[in-house]
Amino acid sequence: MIQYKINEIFETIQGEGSFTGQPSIFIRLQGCPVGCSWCDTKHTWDIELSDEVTKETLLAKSQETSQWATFTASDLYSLIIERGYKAKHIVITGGEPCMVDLTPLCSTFDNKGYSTQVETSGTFDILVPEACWVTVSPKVNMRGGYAILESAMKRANEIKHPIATEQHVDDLKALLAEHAIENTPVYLQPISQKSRATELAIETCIANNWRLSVQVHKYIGIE
Ligand SMILES: C[S@@+](CC[C@H](N)C(=O)[O-])C[C@H]1O[C@@H](n2cnc3c(N)ncnc32)[C@H](O)[C@@H]1O
Ligand SMILES: Nc1nc2[nH]cc(C(=O)O)c2c(=O)[nH]1
Ligand code: SF4
Ligand SMILES: [Mg+2]
Repeated sequence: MIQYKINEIFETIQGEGSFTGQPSIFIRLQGCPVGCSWCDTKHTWDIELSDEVTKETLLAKSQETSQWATFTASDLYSLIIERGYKAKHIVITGGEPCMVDLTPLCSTFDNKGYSTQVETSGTFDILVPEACWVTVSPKVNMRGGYAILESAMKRANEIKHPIATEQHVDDLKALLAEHAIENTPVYLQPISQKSRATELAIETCIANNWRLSVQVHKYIGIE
């Protein structure tokens, strides 16, 4: 049975991409080697053995930390029931969740009538059931040296690209052309709510008939 390394579990409103506005249960996995300089979850990058805590300690934490604890898929389902969460949509994020096989995790929730979504950089094989909604946020030239996989670009149900500069837009256009992506919905997400990034995203969305994703949760001050 896979022991997933979990950083946090919380219920909120999905603030990004096609499911924006959907009440969702977020399962955040620990660990990511990709190294995006502007990453808003840097506390999830390292898996330090000294940061492993008990399930109880993890569930009691009230701030962002690099602490993690292991849970099986059925532990996570039991927790969600115990906490009385009402959302029926599960978002698996991180960190980079696709460093591990997410099939048992998604299947556990599929079998209980939940929908599932994974947020991934597309730099690892995406091991999820067919029904899982896959959001690929392709990463180009990040510090960790990982590259986007062809299989990830093809599997994506949506492509959500963080941008702040024209270069980021050019990188995305090159990726879409290289992988012959034509019908997948494309979202531009301004990096860190910067006003120039937001203006650029708006004008680029209009020019290309792409969609805008503005990380709604940050504007309304929720998790
Ligand atoms: C924190 S990542 C975790 C999942 C996975 N590692 C990935 O990159 O898709 C979740 C989403 O937030 C985006 N993101 C991270 N930091 C951001 C920032 N400062 N501004 C806008 N989007 C950001 C990522 O590109 C990704 O779409
Ligand atoms: N509300 C909310 N929506 C989100 N969508 C993607 C998130 C992520 O960190 O992956 C995220 C998050 O952290 N909070
Ligand atoms: S791939 Fe995702 S979690 Fe990893 S550094 Fe980039 S944005 Fe952060
Ligand atoms: Mg986030």
